[in-house]
Amino acid sequence: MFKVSIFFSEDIEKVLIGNILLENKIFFKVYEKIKCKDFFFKKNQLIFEKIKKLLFSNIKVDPIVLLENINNKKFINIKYINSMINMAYKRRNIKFYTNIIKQKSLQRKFFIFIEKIKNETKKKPFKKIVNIIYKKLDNFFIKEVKSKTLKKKFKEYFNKYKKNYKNILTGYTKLDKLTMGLHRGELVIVAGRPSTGKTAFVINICENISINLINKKNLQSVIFTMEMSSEQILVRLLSSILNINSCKIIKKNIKKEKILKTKKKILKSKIIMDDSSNLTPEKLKIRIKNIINRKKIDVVIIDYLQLMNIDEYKENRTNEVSKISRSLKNIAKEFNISIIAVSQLNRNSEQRYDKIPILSDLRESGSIEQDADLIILMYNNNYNEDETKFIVAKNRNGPTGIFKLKFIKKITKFKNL
Ligand SMILES: Nc1ncnc2c1ncn2[C@@H]1O[C@H](COP(=O)(O)OP(=O)(O)OP(=O)(O)O)[C@@H](O)[C@H]1O
Repeated sequence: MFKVSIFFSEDIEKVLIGNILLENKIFFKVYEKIKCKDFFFKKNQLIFEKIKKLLFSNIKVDPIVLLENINNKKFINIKYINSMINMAYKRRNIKFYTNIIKQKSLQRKFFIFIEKIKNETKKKPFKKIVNIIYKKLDNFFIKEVKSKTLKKKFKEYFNKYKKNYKNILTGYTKLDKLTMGLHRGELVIVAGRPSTGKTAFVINICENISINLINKKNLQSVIFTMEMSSEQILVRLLSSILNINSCKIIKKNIKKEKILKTKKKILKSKIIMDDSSNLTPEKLKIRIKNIINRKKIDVVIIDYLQLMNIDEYKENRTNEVSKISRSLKNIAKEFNISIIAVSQLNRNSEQRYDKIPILSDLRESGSIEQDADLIILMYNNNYNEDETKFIVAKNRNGPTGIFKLKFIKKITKFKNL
């Protein structure tokens, strides 16, 4: 049996390298997953690195070729190399060995990381400690980028088809027709001037996908609401479900039996609300990760982007917003979720004769235009107060266009026309 300690296993490192020496093509299978620094023992790190250099120069590696290319033969001698071959003989559980080496490497890194944090935060106030941990944890979890062969990507794509893996319908038919629904891995921006109903629109989408079974089953959504409290969001949802003016609910002007009518729907709903302020991309990522550890997330809503910030950011606000929108896109890709972020527009559209918003009106926009996959600009129709126009101004994977929805203000609900 192999000897395995918490932080390393000399036997498993040796048996893996031994296998590579017996059959060079194993190296290319494991190289995607482990690098020379993942080995604990210096000798094994040096040997793995040497094998890599030789194989990348198209030189077949066996024990003799390896030894020839080792500079310090006192440190690594033929006896050591042969011991690897002897251990490897007839053992082929490569995936298992690779996983163990990677796991041990991550555990070592994590303990070093904890030690560093202990030293760095000794004399810092608690708030600073929390910020340092958020930042460092984010760096720690950065995934190694893996390149994929077309063959592998095709298999993944085909599996999605088999599982009937669908895009997420919002319930707004004209929008769904233009965009084919929300897509996982994508960032959607919903922008408009104040009080155009941006919050209402994203909450309505959330209600459709997580309460109203628009996609035949309720999908999981998470609302990060920095502008309104969770209670205010709940009131809007109740008002929409019951078709009762939200003011009446706030004033407690309706019978409690009416509220109880929503109980069944609410119990079956799949919405998580988070109304903490001072959200940074790092905090957002950790919060999403915490939820993903428990359940699959389909859509994340952020209300609104300009209320997010980056800790201790001293540069100008445009660069800060750019960094935030870039992070949101990365988070959507990394967790394979759809992110809808509400955004404010600057006053420019109001100075124009027709008041119709355009992409450059995105306030402090920075790189929002580049980072977003879909940008929806909202504005109120001056001639008909009950109608709101939506301009799909950017659609990375489909056509742009305009559609209208009916806005029933007292219940803050948009309806298909
Ligand atoms: N109970 C109600 N009766 C009538 N109108 C209402 C009621 N509740 C909200 N509204 C109106 O609905 C509109 C939509 O508000 P919402 O908060 O969704 O817009 P917003 O674009 O997100 O605003 P902001 O830019 O302030 O975040 C506002 O004009 C508001 O006055």
